[in-house]
Formats: sequence, structure tokens, C-alpha cells
Amino acid sequence: MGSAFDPNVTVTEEPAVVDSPPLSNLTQEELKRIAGYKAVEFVESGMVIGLGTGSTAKYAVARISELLREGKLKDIIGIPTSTTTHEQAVSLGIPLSDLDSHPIVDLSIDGADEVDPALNLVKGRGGSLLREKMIEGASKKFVVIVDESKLVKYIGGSGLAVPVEVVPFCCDFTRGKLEELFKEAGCKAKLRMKKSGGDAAPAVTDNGNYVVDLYLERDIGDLEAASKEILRFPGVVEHGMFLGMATTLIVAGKFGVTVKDRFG
Ligand SMILES: O=C(CO)[C@H](O)[C@H](O)COP(=O)(O)O
Repeated sequence: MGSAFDPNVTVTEEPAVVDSPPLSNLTQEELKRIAGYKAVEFVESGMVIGLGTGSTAKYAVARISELLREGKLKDIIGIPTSTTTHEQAVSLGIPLSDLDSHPIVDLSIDGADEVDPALNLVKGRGGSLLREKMIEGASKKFVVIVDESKLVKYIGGSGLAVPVEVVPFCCDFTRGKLEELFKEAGCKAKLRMKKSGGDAAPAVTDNGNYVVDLYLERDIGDLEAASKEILRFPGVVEHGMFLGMATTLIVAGKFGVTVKDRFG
């Protein structure tokens, strides 16, 4: 594949019907790139854009910079959702700002760890959930980009965790409260540790906090109620369930690319 969005990929608008040509010969990485590039078709000159974090969002950020260089997009202002994305955007020459200067974001593009049939998301496997939620929550439009492995029947259904950002102070107390809250769903709550480095130490977010990962054996049911319960603990900063926030979902899978609009 070339660097441009593949014109042979079938794109369907709502209802999101999947059809040929099959993309079964493509790797997961290529599917992520296809989803990322497709999302950038929603970007227009003059927009303030929330720049997501992760291995899928990085393709959208790269595509925006490519179009800026080619003069096909002009006067874009990016608002990065993490220090990692900030570094990528700076290296690619994308003009940047923040929510203090630009409190209204035209469009955000970001990946997700899980997407349920109602377009509720789990985010934060990369640890950037707080800034992502602030920026994507301030966005008029929020386009979520995933490969088909992220689609789940219910939140927590992939076996991956629902992350919760917590303050470091007595984090094991908060971890225990969260595990107790979801005990009927067979919850195991684990403090996220750094993936590499010498001594075991908690992973630290861009905001200096820790992450507790909630592993659920069963559906927790009412997500809005669960959200309120989690946020009631004083040690909790934010959780990674993004409920009712996504306006558009782009899925790249072996059957093609689908675009599903929540309000379509
Ligand atoms: O929420 C995120 C980071 O906090 C990411 O968007 C999410 O983890 C998906 O990442 P990837 O596209 O690498 O699978």
C-alpha cells in the first residue's frame, strides 16, 4: 500500500454494512493506518483538532501533517492528548495549543481499547485517559478509529482492563474500594506497574497519577451508574469509560472499512 488512503477500500456510511473487497490480507498495523487516514477526511482547514494517543491515532496525526505539508490543509491547530502525541506533533511541525487557549475543539480523532454496540468506549490502556477525556469532551465531533479487534459485546468484554486514574496517596485503599464495588462482576483491581525498568514501580500518568486496572469477568450492566459510583471515591481522578462521547466510529476490518455515525 502507498501512504495515501487506499481507494480500493469500500467505505459504507450508516447503516454500517460491511462488504467487499476483503482486507483479510492486511496486517493489524495496516488496518490501523487505514482507519487513521479515513478519519482525517473529516478534517477541514481552519479547524482546532484534538490529537489522540496510541498506535492507531499516531497514523491520523501523521496524515494531518502530510496534508499540511502538501498544502491540502491550512491553519490547523492541534491539541495533543498526551506528552507522547505532543512530541510526535512537534516533530512533524503541527502547530499546537491547549484547552486554555482553545476551549472549543472542532474535531478529535482517537483510538480506543474497546467499543460496544452503543459506541461506548474503554480508553486509557496507554494511560492518557484524563487528557483524552478533557479534550474529547470539549469536542464538537469525536471520531473513534479502531481495527475490528476492538469491538466488544459489552464493556470489559475483551478481557482487557477498564483503567481508572487514581491519586498516588493510599492508592491501595482506592484499589480495594474499586475491587469491592464490582465484586459481583468478578472484578480484580490491579495497580498498573511500569512495563520496563529495574525495580517494580507503579506506572505514572502524564498528570503524575497512578492507574488501577479493573479486570471484569462479567458485564457490569448500567454503565452510567457504574461511572457515578467510581467517581464518588475521593481517590479517583477519572475512569476510562467514555460514555456517549463518540460521534463517529471508523472500523477497519477484514471485510472493509465501516463508518458509523451516532446521529446518522
Ligand atoms: O486510550 C488510549 C491511550 O490512553 C488509546 O487511544 C487506546 O489505548 C487505543 O490505543 P491503540 O490504538 O494503540 O490500540
